[in-house]
Amino acid sequence: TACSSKFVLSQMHPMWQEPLAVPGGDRQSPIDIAVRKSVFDSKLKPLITDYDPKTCQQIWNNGYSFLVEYDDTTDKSTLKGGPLEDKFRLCQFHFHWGECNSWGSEHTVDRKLFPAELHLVHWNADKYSLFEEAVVEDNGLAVLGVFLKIGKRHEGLQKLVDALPTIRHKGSVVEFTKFDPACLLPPNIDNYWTYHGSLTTPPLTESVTWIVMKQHIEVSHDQLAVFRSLLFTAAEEEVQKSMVNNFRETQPLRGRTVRSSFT
Ligand SMILES: COc1ccc(C[C@H]2SC(=S)NC2=O)c(OC)c1
Ligand SMILES: [Zn+2]
Repeated sequence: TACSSKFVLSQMHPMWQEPLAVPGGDRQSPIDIAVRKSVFDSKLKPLITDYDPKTCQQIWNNGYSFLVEYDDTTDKSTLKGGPLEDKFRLCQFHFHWGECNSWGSEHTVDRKLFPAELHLVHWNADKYSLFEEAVVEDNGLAVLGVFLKIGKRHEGLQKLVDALPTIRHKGSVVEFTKFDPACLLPPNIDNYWTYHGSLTTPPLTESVTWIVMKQHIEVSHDQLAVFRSLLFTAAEEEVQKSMVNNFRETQPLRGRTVRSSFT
């Protein structure tokens, strides 16, 4: 099948028709992280995550991915440090994945594709009072990216995997509580790359400080297969379409520098 050979990228069919150019789009995401061109910055601090599982509220299928949403009306689940000057509140996390294990991530590392990528989305609560306000500002969002590889079963992920069959169709929502997103982070979160970019789906707003982990996490083949059992389509639609390949292609760097927190 197309999945057997790693180089059949021409078979890929991105999930939505790309706008040819984004107005003034010179900091679009995702990008390829060329490791040897990244610049070590000794002023980058350790990342500080402080997540409260009690703020976990629901899991739902929005027709692009599935999102786990958190109560971001208080400072209970926050991210600070690293390249960030302010305190950011966790609002949701979601994933991007392929139709097979040969591709699926949004960012690439020296052109290496991973089977999936986790995005933990935070907004700048020191400067703005709502996500909707922050999403249009240069320093409004901070997204933690974590690559997934196929390997041993991820015990913490299983609670989420077990909920997916209940949100198969676009628009379905179920209650989802007491999930600690910290369990999805790799052991060492102090090794990361960071750069200024954008949302990776429309409206593609250039408001994201990206923090991409060097260390990946492992999930089992069967766990990722359940992601692919989700559908892009709503229950009432005639033709059901599998939710796969929900990633954007890498975008031009346009002179940006990717900094690394490690040598
Ligand atoms: C209007 O606000 C939006 C729109 C879309 C997304 C999801 C995109 S952006 C990303 S990172 N990965 C994705 O799939 C948002 O996420 C913060 C926020
Ligand atoms: Zn994303």
